[in-house]
Amino acid sequence: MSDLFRVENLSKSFGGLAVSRNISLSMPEGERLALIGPNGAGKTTFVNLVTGQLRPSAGRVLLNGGDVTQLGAVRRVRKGLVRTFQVTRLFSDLTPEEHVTLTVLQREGKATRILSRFRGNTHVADEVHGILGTLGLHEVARRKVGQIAYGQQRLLEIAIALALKPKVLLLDEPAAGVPSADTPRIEQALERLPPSLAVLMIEHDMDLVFRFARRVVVLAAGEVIFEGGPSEVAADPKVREAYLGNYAHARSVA
Ligand SMILES: Nc1ncnc2c1ncn2[C@@H]1O[C@H](COP(=O)(O)OP(=O)(O)OP(=O)(O)O)[C@@H](O)[C@H]1O
Repeated sequence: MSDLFRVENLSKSFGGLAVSRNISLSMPEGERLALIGPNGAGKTTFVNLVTGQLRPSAGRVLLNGGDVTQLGAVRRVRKGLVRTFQVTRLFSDLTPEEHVTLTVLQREGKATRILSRFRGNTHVADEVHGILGTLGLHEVARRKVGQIAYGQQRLLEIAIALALKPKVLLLDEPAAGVPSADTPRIEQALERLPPSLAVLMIEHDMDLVFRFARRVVVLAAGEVIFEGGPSEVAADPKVREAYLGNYAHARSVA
């Protein structure tokens, strides 16, 4: 059986600077993969290449065995390759319910009609409430985004991504900027993501990474330097040297 998602020898250079070097990885349905590495390792560039925000210098991106490397970002989303961003992109005057409803309507080609006309549409409303429930946003569904906690705004970004019906979801630092007291909420919401969804998460919070991921890929200077299970990665000397040294030390003295 072919992988749901596959990247083959992906490379990207900006002028003389090679930012992604020959990266290959694959994800089956239901994968929980974390992509980690030091600042500037090329993690966000990798997501940009995969989702079509950037064109690679070489290599291929395959979804369900089909080559999507030449497709733009919007067409990749329609095929099920969806991402969130490191920094939230929300409308502070709209509610979570309105954000997710608009996304569902846009996906169905109905976004040009007025939002309120669809409030009574049970099929849209059921889907919206199901998504908001998955992310633990039910209680704030009708509050303006500007008035909800930042952690909830980050979860709303994931809710919007889910409304696009992804097969592969790329999360760019879902816990970035979230107070540590609120990270358990992010973790619990990630645990409730649909089991068949393949999720690739970039994250610097190693506790979250090690609890979420079944597989970890480590990037350094644009290259994959290690791939394995969380405990193997944490024990690898190359990875400790390139990235995890401080984390491993902190854990051993804690
Ligand atoms: N458009 C661009 N033009 C030139 N260099 C770029 C461009 N985008 C990224 N880079 C460089 O590519 C390298 C990788 O950046 P990238 O943002 O992908 O790293 P990252 O691993 O996501 O870092 P962080 O963890 O800090 O978010 C950096 O050296 C960055 O300066």
